Amino acid sequence: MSTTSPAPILRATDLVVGYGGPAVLEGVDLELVAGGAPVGVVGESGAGKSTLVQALGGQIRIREGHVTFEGRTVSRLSRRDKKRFRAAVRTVAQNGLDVDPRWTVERAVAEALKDARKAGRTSGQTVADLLDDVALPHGFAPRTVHTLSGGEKQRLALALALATRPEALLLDEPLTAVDPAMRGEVVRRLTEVADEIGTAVLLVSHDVELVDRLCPTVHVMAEGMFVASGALRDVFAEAAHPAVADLAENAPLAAQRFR
Ligand SMILES: Nc1ncnc2c1ncn2[C@@H]1O[C@H](COP(=O)(O)OP(=O)(O)OP(=O)(O)O)[C@@H](O)[C@H]1O
Repeated sequence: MSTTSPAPILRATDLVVGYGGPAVLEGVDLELVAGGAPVGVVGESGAGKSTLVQALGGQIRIREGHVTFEGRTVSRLSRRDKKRFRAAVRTVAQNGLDVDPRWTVERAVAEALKDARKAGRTSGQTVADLLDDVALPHGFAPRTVHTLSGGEKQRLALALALATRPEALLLDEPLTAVDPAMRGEVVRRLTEVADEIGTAVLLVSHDVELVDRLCPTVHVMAEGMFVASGALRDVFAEAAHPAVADLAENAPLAAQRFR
């Protein structure tokens, strides 16, 4: 009997992206599978990680190659399907909270749930459920958004992204302002939720420890390319590219574990 691996929900093929000048992504291939384990991307500043996230999320123009969602090319989706894509593939970036700062947390989450229902993605989730998903105590519900700390805002941004119960979650440094202990707790809950609803997760982070803990497969990016891919243990063991050596230097704990 043959076993077929599940079709990727989101796939980048030979992706080339530039901002007018030389390409900053040069032939990147990536697959995210619904219900699969989270995939990590690490690498030095300027390597092209955020550009990759934006390209996968359909937010920037692709020069060559393509991104497909459920097998269909994202740049060619009809306006209606693009709307469906936006509800199904959610991006959370470092400063990605996009709500009226005068709203309460409760209102922000309730509006996100309303938008999700409008997009035909009724999940039966309540405001309290979404706060639980990101380990935000219910006492935050009446707080005005502009009074939240940076880390609390980042957790709220994640909660809002989860309102549609997305097929894919693209996380670009989502918890930089959250302290390490709480970051672990948020990530634990988030992965439980992603697992439960079969959301494919891409995690871009400079926090190699976090990526290692969460992602069985990690891509190391340098100068717009994946220069090493696999379990972090194998990537560090081979250290075939100078970018991996730099990474090990900056994440000595993770690197030591695998020596
Ligand atoms: N809007 C833009 N216009 C022109 N160049 C850009 C733009 N955004 C990014 N770049 C350039 O593209 C390259 C890749 O940037 P990108 O933000 O994707 O890197 P990164 O790996 O996410 O970096 P960091 O870890 O610092 O966030 C960099 O050289 C950057 O200067």
